[in-house]
Amino acid sequence: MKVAVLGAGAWGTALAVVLASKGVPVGLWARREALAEAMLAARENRDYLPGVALPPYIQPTADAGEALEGAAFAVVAVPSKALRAVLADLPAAPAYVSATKGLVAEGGALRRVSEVIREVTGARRVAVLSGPNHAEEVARFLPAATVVASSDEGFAREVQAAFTTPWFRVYTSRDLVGVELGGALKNVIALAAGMVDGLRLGDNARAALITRGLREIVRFGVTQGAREQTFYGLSGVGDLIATATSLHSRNRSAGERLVRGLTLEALERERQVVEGVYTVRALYDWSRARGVELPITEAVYRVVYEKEDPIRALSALMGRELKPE
Ligand SMILES: NC(=O)c1ccc[n+]([C@@H]2O[C@H](COP(=O)([O-])OP(=O)(O)OC[C@H]3O[C@@H](n4cnc5c(N)ncnc54)[C@H](O)[C@@H]3O)[C@@H](O)[C@H]2O)c1
Ligand SMILES: O=P(O)(O)OC[C@H](O)CO
Repeated sequence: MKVAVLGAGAWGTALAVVLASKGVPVGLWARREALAEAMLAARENRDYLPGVALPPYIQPTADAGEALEGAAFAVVAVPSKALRAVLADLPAAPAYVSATKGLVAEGGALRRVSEVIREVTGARRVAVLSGPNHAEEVARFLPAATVVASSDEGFAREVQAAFTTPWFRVYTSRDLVGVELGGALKNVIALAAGMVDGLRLGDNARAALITRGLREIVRFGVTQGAREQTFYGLSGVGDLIATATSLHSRNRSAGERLVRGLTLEALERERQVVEGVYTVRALYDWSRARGVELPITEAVYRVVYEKEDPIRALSALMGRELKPE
């Protein structure tokens, strides 16, 4: 069995390493010819995952047709903002696994990544792979667990079997919506946790924020048809903990740097994608249009997009009306 990985950023490359480490041939598609050539020459993705050797079973290429030829399924690991345009340009695969964590805002509607994949490609077999998984650790064979969700149980099991290794434990789930939203929304809470870190507000504050953040994720997720229980698993609270506390997390560290003077414009110019800054805007617009309260999302939005003083935005969270937990 061969697999195509679309997107040669840190996560696409790490997932390719997982598959190739067990002898699965992988076509790793990079948008830029120069990156594909550099990976071929150095057997390393120095731009996005330096220090990790690419096993021989990985075939880097900028030719999507070559990457997809003969693949049983394609793993989508491109940033959510580029998703629609990238997919529209590529040949279709028999099935898709989304590894992208984000939301796509289109004309006032919020779309999940798997919905966009389904719509653009017409594929019927679509799964989401999501969990507490930093590329830097997964690619170095440190133990990790994840979830593959699909409404097609047979496909979820196929993907589970493809990715499972002694150090990468894969669970299945039928709650695709819950698994996908957990991965997207935790980035917003991680931005907020980074702001707490940047302001040196302490461990108590971070723990309170993560916990109330989980509540906010559940509140939104249930309106979208997710099962509440899913958010208490690996793809929910598991990923929230990993992202909101890890030194690897780009979202957490972006929050920290934003309150210390980094501008949004400078952040957006950086090579690595910080999905939370797009997710927070999409969620904020959605919640305002529907009158749904998402207080942490609102605070993060105001700091990132309206340059509100972060102390003021976080104080507003402390000063909300008192109520039972
Ligand atoms: N890095 C991780 O540990 C990790 C883990 C799980 C999920 N994810 C998710 O995977 C997705 C990809 O993240 P990453 O960490 O691999 O990214 P990255 O920041 O390491 O690399 C970004 C990738 O996107 C490509 N890219 C940027 N703009 C593009 C465009 N306009 N069109 C096509 N491609 C474009 C770049 O060439 C590069 O391959 C994100 O949704 C992220 O949330 C990342
Ligand atoms: O580095 P981040 O913040 O994009 O997080 C990476 C993964 O989503 C963690 O599971």
